Amino acid sequence: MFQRLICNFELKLSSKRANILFRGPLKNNLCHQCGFRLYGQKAAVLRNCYNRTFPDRFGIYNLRLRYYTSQVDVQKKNDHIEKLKDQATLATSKKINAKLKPSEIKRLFGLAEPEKWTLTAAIGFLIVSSSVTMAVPFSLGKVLDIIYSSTSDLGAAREKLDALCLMLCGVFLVGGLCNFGRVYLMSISGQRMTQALRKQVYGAIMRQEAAWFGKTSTGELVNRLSADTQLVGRNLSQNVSDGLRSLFMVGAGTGMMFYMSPSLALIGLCVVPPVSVLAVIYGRFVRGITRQLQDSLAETSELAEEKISNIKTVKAFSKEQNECESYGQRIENVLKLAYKESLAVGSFYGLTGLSGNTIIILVLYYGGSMVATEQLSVGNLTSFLLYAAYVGISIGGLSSFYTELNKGMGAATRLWDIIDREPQIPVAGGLRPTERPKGEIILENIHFSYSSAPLIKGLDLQLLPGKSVALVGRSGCGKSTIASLILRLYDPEQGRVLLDGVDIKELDPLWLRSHVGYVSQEPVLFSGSIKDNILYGALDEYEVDDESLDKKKEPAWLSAARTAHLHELVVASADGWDRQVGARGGQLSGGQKQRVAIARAIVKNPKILILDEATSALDTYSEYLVDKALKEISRDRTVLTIAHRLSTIQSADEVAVLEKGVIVERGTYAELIAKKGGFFQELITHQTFAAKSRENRDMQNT
Ligand SMILES: Nc1ncnc2c1ncn2[C@@H]1O[C@H](COP(=O)(O)OP(=O)(O)OP(=O)(O)O)[C@@H](O)[C@H]1O
Repeated sequence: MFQRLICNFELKLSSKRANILFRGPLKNNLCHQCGFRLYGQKAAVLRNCYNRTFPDRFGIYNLRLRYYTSQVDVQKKNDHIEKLKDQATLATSKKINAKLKPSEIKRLFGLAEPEKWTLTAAIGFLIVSSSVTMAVPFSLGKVLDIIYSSTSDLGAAREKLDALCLMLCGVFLVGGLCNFGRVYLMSISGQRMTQALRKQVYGAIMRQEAAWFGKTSTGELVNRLSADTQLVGRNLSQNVSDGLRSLFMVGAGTGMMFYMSPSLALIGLCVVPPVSVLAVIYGRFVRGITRQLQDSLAETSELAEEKISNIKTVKAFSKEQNECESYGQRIENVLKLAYKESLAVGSFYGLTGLSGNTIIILVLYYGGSMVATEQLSVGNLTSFLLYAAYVGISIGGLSSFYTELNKGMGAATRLWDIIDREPQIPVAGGLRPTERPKGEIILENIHFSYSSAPLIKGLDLQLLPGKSVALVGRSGCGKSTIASLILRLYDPEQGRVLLDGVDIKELDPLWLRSHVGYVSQEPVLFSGSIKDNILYGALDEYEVDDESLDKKKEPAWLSAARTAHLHELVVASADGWDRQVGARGGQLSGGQKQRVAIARAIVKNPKILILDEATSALDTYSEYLVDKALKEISRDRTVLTIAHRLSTIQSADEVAVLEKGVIVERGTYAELIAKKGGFFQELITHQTFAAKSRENRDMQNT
């Protein structure tokens, strides 16, 4: 069984064509993209380049090689790619496992800057509440000492006890209130930081150019937006609060231990250094595993999001069970990582708990001997024990703070990846001519590709103001891509797109797009009403138009809706223009969606109109009406119509045929149809043949 394999190589040329066979070895036979090394394929490579001409005698050329090979080779290549992926993951986790960088920590805490006053107040409350907690062991020791030392004078002891307990009640009440203040303030500032971060990340996502979305999964982005932001927000509030509390308690507890008995303190704290080392190792591990877990979760979310939003297709193919299984498999991966994390967390907490108890045992043992030799009072030993316990617990708290900090850093670096990314096509900025454009579009020697295979190869096309050009060609030849280039959703690799003689790269994309109306092949509506969806295409001033002071004047959105024949859609609905279209316009038919999309495109009165299969989902009558309307609104505009059904473009001023990345024919419909053996005629012949076969089939069926 042979399969086609594609690899990219560098060819080191030491002479022209004829000598390749002898003097032109591959510089290396590693594929640029996947790094797979091919053995014994030299002949295939050479055959592949034999008919190519190379501009230079000597040089290194990139060569894309397609050849048929055995299943084994394909499997080898796939295995190799998998291995590379694993290596990449390893490299990433290694990177993650590296030490926390001070600059990163600084940046993480910089996010808390807007909340500094709330956090300062919360820290104030924290100091008071923690001091109150730390007063407990001392007070308890005092109570015990009063009891033990005053056996002869019970009345005086009682008095002292009453006074002490009364004072403690007051202190604890203050402590409780401060604790409330600390938790409340930390919690609200955490929520606010999460929201601010979400806004920032969402803004950064929206800023990116269209090509980036092709490479990034939606599930991952949604995950970053929801889970990662929450993790970071919680880290900067709750975790910092708990960490500071632990730190305070460790500091104060240790101080009190030394105050009461320095020698006993040294014995008790000997477990601290090994626990700290363990905490650091554990923290790094957790940071890596958290990132892997989040990535894995993102993949799962991506799958679920895609399938749930296309549930009708899943059901139509009865794939519910398969989808459940494939989701189950992904979840299994998440579970495996979660097991690893749980094992690490369990071991760590077990060990820190054990070390806490070790402190207690050590203190009990040596402290007990000191009490026996009257070096320490019972009250002081009790206080000491409690301080030791507090310190033990707080060290656990500190390590958990460190763990959470690592998780937060993992999440934050994922967010910074997005926030710091500079889009290749800016959202705004550039020339904003004050005049409305005339609408002349020139595509000049355009080269473009989505992947390594070139799609547009030196295309030239001119669209004149007030004229309509119909772009036709085989499916997948790049017609919609031309529309995207005019809208500057992508930049050409070579060549220029000019609007009225100015390269659109110099124009403000906001200004450019405000003058281009676009109806895409698959119109996408957003949840909301019909009116909301039409107004989505309006410039701000048209929205104001809705509340027009001149009541006699029809708002722009309403006339756009009228032009797109949307009235019948609202007549039957009690909600009128406020009729909801559902998520992604799911409550409308394909044709209805298309008409809303047409209204949305024309509401801003654009100078250039791009209609990509704009009437493909309409029935013949609606198509007739909408076509008529489109013809009306096309007057005085530059129109680019992309159509499959060639009968629908007869009225275009000019037809351009796209084939293999260039315009191969241009002329009026009549001219091109008369051109014997031309590309357009071939397209027409194919379409007529297909239509006839359909007709015959229909007749046979009836
Ligand atoms: N975002 C993308 N990423 C990668 N490849 C893409 C992308 N969009 C389109 N392509 C590929 O580029 C080629 C041209 O696509 P395009 O949509 O421009 O063709 P088209 O001529 O409009 O096709 P059709 O007439 O079927 O709508 C196709 O092979 C398509 O698979």
